[in-house]
Amino acid sequence: MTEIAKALTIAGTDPSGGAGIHADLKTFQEIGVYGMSVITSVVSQNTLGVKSFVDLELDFVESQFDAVFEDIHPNAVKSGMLSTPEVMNLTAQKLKEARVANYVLDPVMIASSGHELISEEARVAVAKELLPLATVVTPNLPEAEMLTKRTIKTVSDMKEAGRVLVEEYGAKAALIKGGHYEGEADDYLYDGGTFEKFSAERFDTKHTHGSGCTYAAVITAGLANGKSLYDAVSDGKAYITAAISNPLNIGKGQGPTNHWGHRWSAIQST
Ligand SMILES: Nc1ncnc2c1ncn2[C@@H]1O[C@H](COP(=O)(O)OP(=O)(O)O)[C@@H](O)[C@H]1O
Ligand SMILES: Cc1ncc(COP(=O)(O)O)c(N)n1
Repeated sequence: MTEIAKALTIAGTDPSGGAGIHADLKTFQEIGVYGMSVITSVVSQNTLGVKSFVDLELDFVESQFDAVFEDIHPNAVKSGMLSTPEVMNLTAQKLKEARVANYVLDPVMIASSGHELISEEARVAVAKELLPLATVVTPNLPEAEMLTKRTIKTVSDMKEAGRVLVEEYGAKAALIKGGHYEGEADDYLYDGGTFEKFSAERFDTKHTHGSGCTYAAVITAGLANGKSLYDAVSDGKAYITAAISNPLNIGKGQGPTNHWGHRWSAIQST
């Protein structure tokens, strides 16, 4: 029998296939990790934005956790959209009970399109219940601002946000993403010791729907495969940069990430 690393994503859906659970499972599959999911919210959205969403009943979310954990132990877990404080508390409880070793917390609060996905009360629950469990937390700039209650205007503010998330909120590491910054698309990883910069050219494109989900999913898959956090983030940055630089012609708004971007040069005909 073949052994394979297993990764679980806890997130909301995207019927247009670019973000949330769909992005995560596509990424796990592309990397060769066995993907599983716990769905928290069913979201009506596409590349043009979020229309509405329905949070699944807590008991039903719990039942999904139990269905996974009583049967299969994931090597790494990622969470994305957890829209209620109750779901956050439940997630924290289940991660602790299952003794999950690698947990990537993507604190999804606002979609790239600017639509709010979670409430202020839920924000507090992320900080109290989930950050202390995180191997790495991966906020974009608006999320880092909301979580730390600080304004981020400079690289030094980005680094300070990373430091606060680790030293004051208890995450093991923080990756502050610079997609919403200016200039190069630079992200900063702080692990309590040093800052590492992951740099990429900024492409002039609107095709970034699901980029945060995909990036965190590559990191999760890397950790599931036993990579170091640094190597998993490096792989994630390479994957997402290639995905953004080779956009797919799909959708009328912010197009989805291109999961074949990283091997585009190998598969394109001429
Ligand atoms: N236009 C762009 N060109 C190159 N990289 C980008 C661009 N926009 C975002 N990125 C990168 O994509 C990743 C996701 O970043 P970000 O947009 O900040 O997160 P989110 O999707 O959660 O809002 C980061 O590595 C960021 O640097
Ligand atoms: C269910 C769900 N989860 C997350 C996002 C954020 O997507 P992005 O990666 O573009 O920030 C989204 N639009 N929908």
